[in-house]
Order: sequence, then C-alpha cells, then structure tokens
Amino acid sequence: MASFVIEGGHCLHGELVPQGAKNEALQIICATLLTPEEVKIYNIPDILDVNNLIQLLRDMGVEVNHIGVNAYSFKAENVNLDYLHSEDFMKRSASLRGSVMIVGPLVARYGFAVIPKPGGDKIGRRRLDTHFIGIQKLGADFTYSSSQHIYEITAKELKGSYMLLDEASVTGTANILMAAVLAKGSTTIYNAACEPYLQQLSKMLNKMGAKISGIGSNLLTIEGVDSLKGCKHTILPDMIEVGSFIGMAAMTGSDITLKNVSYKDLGIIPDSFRRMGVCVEQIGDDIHIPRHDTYEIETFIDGSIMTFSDAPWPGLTPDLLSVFLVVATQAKGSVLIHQKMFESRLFFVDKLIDMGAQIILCDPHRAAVIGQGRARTLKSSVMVSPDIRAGIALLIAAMSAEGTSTIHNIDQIDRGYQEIDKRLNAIGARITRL
Ligand SMILES: CC(=O)N[C@H]1[C@@H](OP(=O)(O)OP(=O)(O)OC[C@H]2O[C@@H](n3ccc(=O)[nH]c3=O)[C@H](O)[C@@H]2O)O[C@H](CO)[C@@H](O)[C@@H]1O
Ligand SMILES: C=C(OP(=O)(O)O)C(=O)O
Repeated sequence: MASFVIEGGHCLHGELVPQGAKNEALQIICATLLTPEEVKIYNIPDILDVNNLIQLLRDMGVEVNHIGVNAYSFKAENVNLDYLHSEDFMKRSASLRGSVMIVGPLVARYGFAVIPKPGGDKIGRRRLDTHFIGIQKLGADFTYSSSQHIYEITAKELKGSYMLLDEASVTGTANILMAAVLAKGSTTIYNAACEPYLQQLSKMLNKMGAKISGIGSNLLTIEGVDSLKGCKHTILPDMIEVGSFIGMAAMTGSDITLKNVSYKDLGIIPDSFRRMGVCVEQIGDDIHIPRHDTYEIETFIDGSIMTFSDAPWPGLTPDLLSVFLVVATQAKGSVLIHQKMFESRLFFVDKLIDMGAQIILCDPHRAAVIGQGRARTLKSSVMVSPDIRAGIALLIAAMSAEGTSTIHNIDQIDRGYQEIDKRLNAIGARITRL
C-alpha cells in the first residue's frame, strides 16, 4: 500500500494543466466497443481506473495502440465474448466502476453482456437499477445472481422505447444511451443525466453516425441506426481536478494558473468557489487563483448560514463536496455541507477533526464546518485515504498543515489524479511517494 509523506506549509506558485476527465474517459473508452472500426481518443488521463479499463478491453480482444502522449486507438473488430465468462474478467471488471458501461455497447452489438457488481469508491449504496431497468425497456432480458453478484443481460433485438429514469444516473444514462443508438426505432430518455461527460459521449456517438438530439438537456431522443463507424474524439479537461486545484490554491495560500480549463464546461463550479470567498479569475480559457491571506464564506442574502449541496448537473457535482468541506475549515465563516447523493462520503471528516478542524458531523449526509479563518492552522497527522475525493481533500489539508503528515492507501488518489505528487512538487509542494 503506497503512501505520501507531505511536508505542510509550502505555497505553490506556477501553472498546472488539468488532465483529461476521468469520468468522461471511462464512458468514451467503453463506447469504442460499438464499432468494428478504429476510434482514436486524445487527452486520456494516465490514471489507475482508466488504465485498468484499457487493459480490460485489450483482454476482451480489442486492438489497442498507444498513438501518442495520452492518446490511444481502439479497434473492437474481434471481441472475445468467451472472455466474459472467465474469472479474470470478473476480477478485473469488479475493480472499477466505469467497467459497468461495457454493458450497453455489448448488448447493442452482440445481444449479450455480463458484469459483476462494479467497484469504485465505497461511499454508500451504489445501485444499478436505473441501468438495467432502462436496458430492459429496450427489450433485453436481465437476471441477477445474488449469490455471485453477477448481472447478465441478453437480447435478440433491441427496440426503441420511451423511458423516464427513476434517477438521473450518470453511468446509467451512458449505458442506456449506448444501447439505444443501435436499437430499432426511436428511444426517448427523460430525466437523463446531462453532465459534460454525457454531452461529450453524445457528440462522439453522433460523430460515429448515431442520431442523438437534446444533448445537454435531460430529454434525449435517439433514432436508432444499423451500425456505427470510427471517429476521433478529444476528452475535456477534468472539471473535478480543476475544482480540486482551485480549492488547494485557496487553502495553501498559493498563486496558481490553471491552463485551458474549458471554462464553459465548468458549470456552477467557479461561482460556488466564489461564494466560498475564493477569488477565481477567468483569463480567456485559463483560471488564475491569486494568493489568499484569508477568504470569507458568504452567507445567504438573509444572513443565514450558507449550504453547499450536490445535485445532478447542472447542479454542483458531489465529487467536489469533500474539497469544499476541507477548504471551509480555513475560511472565515461557517457552512453546511450537505452530501445528498452518497451516505458514506463524509466520514473522513474525523481525520480533519483530528487535525484541529472545527466540524460537526450532524448525520451521514451533513457536516457543519466552522471556519477558523487561519487563526488556527491544521496540525499534521497520519491518515488513510478512504476514497478518491476524500483522498485529495486530505492531501490539501496536509499541504496546508503545520508539520509532516502521512497519507496511506494513496491508490485511492492515483485512481483519479495523474502523477499528482510530481505535478504539485514541480510548483512548490513537498510530497514524497513511499
Ligand atoms: C465513473 C463515474 O462516472 N462515476 C461518477 C458517477 O457515478 P454513478 O454513475 O455510479 O452515479 P449515479 O449518477 O448513478 O448516482 C450517484 C448516487 O447518487 C444517487 N442519485 C443520483 C441521481 C439522482 O438524481 N439522485 C440521487 O440520489 C444515486 O442513488 C447514487 O447513490 O456519477 C456520480 C454522481 O455524479 C459521481 O459521484 C461519480 O464520480
Ligand atoms: C466516485 C468517483 O468515482 P467512481 O464512480 O469511479 O467511484 C469519483 O470520481 O469521485
């Protein structure tokens, strides 16, 4: 189990280029299974989850070539469906969440898919009902083995249908969309998730010959086509990484510029940091965070305590609430962090409390943070990273703390952040990987 040793109290100064978006890459890579032709993908982040998915596709028989820095070509001409019955497949696909999105493409193209309960962060119940109810509505049969935790889907033919999703699931919408593009006739998905990840996936599928309209809204209409062709696609900068770096800069009193962030795709993220009192300057497509001696959380207009809560896009992504929480510990003012989607994502606050942060965990979904306005800096600590976003929040805390901290289980950071130690050390951080 690798660890980071972090010498706190060093400011960062310089530029960071955000990596390609993890959650978009996972969808886009799965979509390459929809065509026997070559698909070239650029700006793929070099992170554990994505590399594991690429390896999974290779093991399924997809021809994968590294064609440049962060660029790969995929050719799913001969997919070995027998591999789906192997123990190796079960083990590999269970190691990450994104693997669940091979189901839609496989059912659409081969009429068969099997998938074990997927991995990913252990941050609460992460049900897959939306995925399978949607694919069933397209005419597939579905069974779940509760003893082996395996989902199996078969379909003679997929037929377009109207569906109102029970929740705007990100990976669920991607899966249903990828099945619907090759179904016969017209499909309407209402209450579809519409994160930039899905907008990008839809645009890529249209480049491949699909007919999707309503992109960016929660009402997608898909006219099924017989086959899809190859294409080229470039992954957007990772908005969660951009947000993580904004929070890190504010909390460590750093002056940094984030290059080419695709500002128009960041939604409510920059304004949410502004409400936290962080100065976020947009310069063209870059973001500059000047050095902050202090930052003060706004109240609501009537003077009541601010709440940051998550919501499906275009609401605030749940993947940044851990960062907002840690940044609030050193702000002036108080805030309620309300993580509505996941019930086990806030437990890491105990580690921040050990470091001296003033936080009350009201219940598993809500934490009240009383900012210290830098009057009391955090103390160093030894911690274990429970999930990706708690991991980056703990790293931010350790970088701003007095003394040297250790974070164990940093696979849970590497899963989502490319060479984070090297990139931060290059602009002034002191992080050692053990
Ligand atoms: C690989 C990947 O892309 N992972 C992302 C994806 O996970 P994933 O697609 O697994 O997450 P879902 O969108 O399905 O749902 C996340 C959680 O929120 C709940 N929920 C969802 C929608 C809703 O309207 N109401 C509601 O309560 C679900 O029950 C679930 O517990 O989307 C999540 C929500 O943005 C992100 O945290 C994950 O980083
Ligand atoms: C929860 C996340 O990822 P996953 O869905 O892969 O666990 C995340 O990226 O914050």
